[in-house]
Amino acid sequence: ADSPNYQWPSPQYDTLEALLYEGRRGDGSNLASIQHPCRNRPDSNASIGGEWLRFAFHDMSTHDIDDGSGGLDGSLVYELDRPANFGNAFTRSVSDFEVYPNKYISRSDVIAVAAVFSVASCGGPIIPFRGGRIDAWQAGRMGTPEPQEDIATHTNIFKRAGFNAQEMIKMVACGHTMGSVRSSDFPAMVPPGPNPAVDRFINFDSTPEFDNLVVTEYLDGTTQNPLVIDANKTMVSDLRIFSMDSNDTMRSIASPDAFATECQNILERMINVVPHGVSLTQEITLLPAKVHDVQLTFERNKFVFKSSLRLLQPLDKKLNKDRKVTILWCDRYGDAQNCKGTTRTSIPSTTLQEDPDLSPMTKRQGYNFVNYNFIVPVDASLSISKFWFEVDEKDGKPATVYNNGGDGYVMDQDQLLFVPTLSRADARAITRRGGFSGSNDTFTKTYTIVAAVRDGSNPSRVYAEAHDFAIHKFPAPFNTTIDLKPNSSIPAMQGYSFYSASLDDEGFQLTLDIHSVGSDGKTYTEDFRQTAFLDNTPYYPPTAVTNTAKSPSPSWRLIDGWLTIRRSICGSLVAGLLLRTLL
Ligand code: HEM
Repeated sequence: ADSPNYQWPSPQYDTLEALLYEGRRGDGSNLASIQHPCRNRPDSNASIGGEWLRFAFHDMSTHDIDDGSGGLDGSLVYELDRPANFGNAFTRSVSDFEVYPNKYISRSDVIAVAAVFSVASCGGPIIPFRGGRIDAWQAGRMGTPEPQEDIATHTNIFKRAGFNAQEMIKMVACGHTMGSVRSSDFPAMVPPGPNPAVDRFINFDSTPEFDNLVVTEYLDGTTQNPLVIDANKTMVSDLRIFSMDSNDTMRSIASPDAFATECQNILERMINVVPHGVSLTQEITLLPAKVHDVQLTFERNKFVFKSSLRLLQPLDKKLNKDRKVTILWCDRYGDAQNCKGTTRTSIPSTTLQEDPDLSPMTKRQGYNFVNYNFIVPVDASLSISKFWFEVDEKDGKPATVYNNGGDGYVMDQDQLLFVPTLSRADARAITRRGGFSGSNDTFTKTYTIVAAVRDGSNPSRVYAEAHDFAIHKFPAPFNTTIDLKPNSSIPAMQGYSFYSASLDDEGFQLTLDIHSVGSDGKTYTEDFRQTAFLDNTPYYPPTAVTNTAKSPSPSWRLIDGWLTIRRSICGSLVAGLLLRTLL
């Protein structure tokens, strides 16, 4: 029932998988939904997918296959003053992307994901995605193609980046099936309307979708693509490129299937062009069952264990409301440690069927998600060593067990715990940075972070590494290390005492790796803890626990599982809006 080639915990995989298939980062802010379903900008009417796909190409296009420099490395954000990268489309895309990078997802991974979303959302092929790109923090070399350049220059630019002439033809055709040439950037090709503040667009082909019409309309002579038919023959770069081999390549990709297959290949290669020395992850595929948001912590003075199980729901089937999902776990200490004699079980605190349009990647595969969210009370003196899940469809067949390939989901430590609900973020000062469109103001926030340390571990040091890669205009990543000190204003409870520290950050996505160095010399770590909600974390009381000698008792009733869905949707919407307003 678990996934092959994947073992929990794999934080980089998990984080990339969530962005790709849920479209969002940890706090629910959704990147995909800016563009999906194949949207235009509500104000300017520009194709967002067109802008994002072009962004990825321009970032990639300066790669030099010989010296290994450039490629998809996010350097484009520092190159927006260049003529090839000029215009509103690029600045808008940077604003779209800016809050998403973090310790496990680079800015260049976000750019690649955005290109993949655009193509999938507009009906094109599913481009296989790998993560692990490494960001540049300064501008790179010059050399992005512009339409007035001749065919030899274009051929050389693509050759330098590692693509031959045929591949250039395919890549340009696969790009120029979406979006348009716009009057604000090329007024001679696209005459502005009466109000120059309102952009006019001429699409490359007659549909906004990702389809083969860019090829067929070119071949049958009906194309309105300005880069083919413009009266100024200097500007017709698509005509020069498409016709350079007597249209052989264009004819070879004219059918819908050939176009989809060839574009899938060439665009996958395009997003995987990275500086030498960068190695990408394995392909990030959709996990059929995913355990996420696992946290042992204190909430309202109660010691609780939180976790979520995400299952796939085929879009053409109704969710089975008789399904019973159970969490099971073992004590870490005491007579019943490691489930000797007693296994503890409980039921979801909330169940949430997600919006099928969270990400085009999941929708195109025919699924959406159902999340079973668990909050169970734990006796701190017994704690928890491992957990797993059973899913009983109540259809007479045996329940499916999700146990991480047999080992269970093992809690590696309980000596140091992050306590979001006792932590807080206070907006402090406004930073003015000028630059991209939209607001140029960001708030510096003061974070007070609280961790719980288990009695007896007597750490010689408790400290946090704080990271933020999502900073307006990307001046530099924020990385700092700060010591947490015992905080006696928070009374010790249930065998834990509290440590805290404060720090300032002006970015959009502070995450914490908190460590304690125990008296045994071991370092205990809470990795990649999010700070989006902290003391605004929506509160749900823990559910009741059943103790059982063997398998869970069949006699429970699903308490208010379905009623709470609505509450939890409202909760996350409110929280999402709140965050947007705060940012
Ligand atoms: C010699 C190579 C290329 C040249 C000279 C070129 C030129 C252009 C020009 C002049 C525009 C109009 C931009 C505007 O009006 O603001 C454009 C748009 C676009 N290009 Fe290219 N392009 C090339 C290759 C590519 C490639 C390889 C891709 C992607 C695979 C691509 C994707 C796009 C997209 C999606 C748009 C639409 C942007 C939007 O709607 O905002 N281009 N290109």
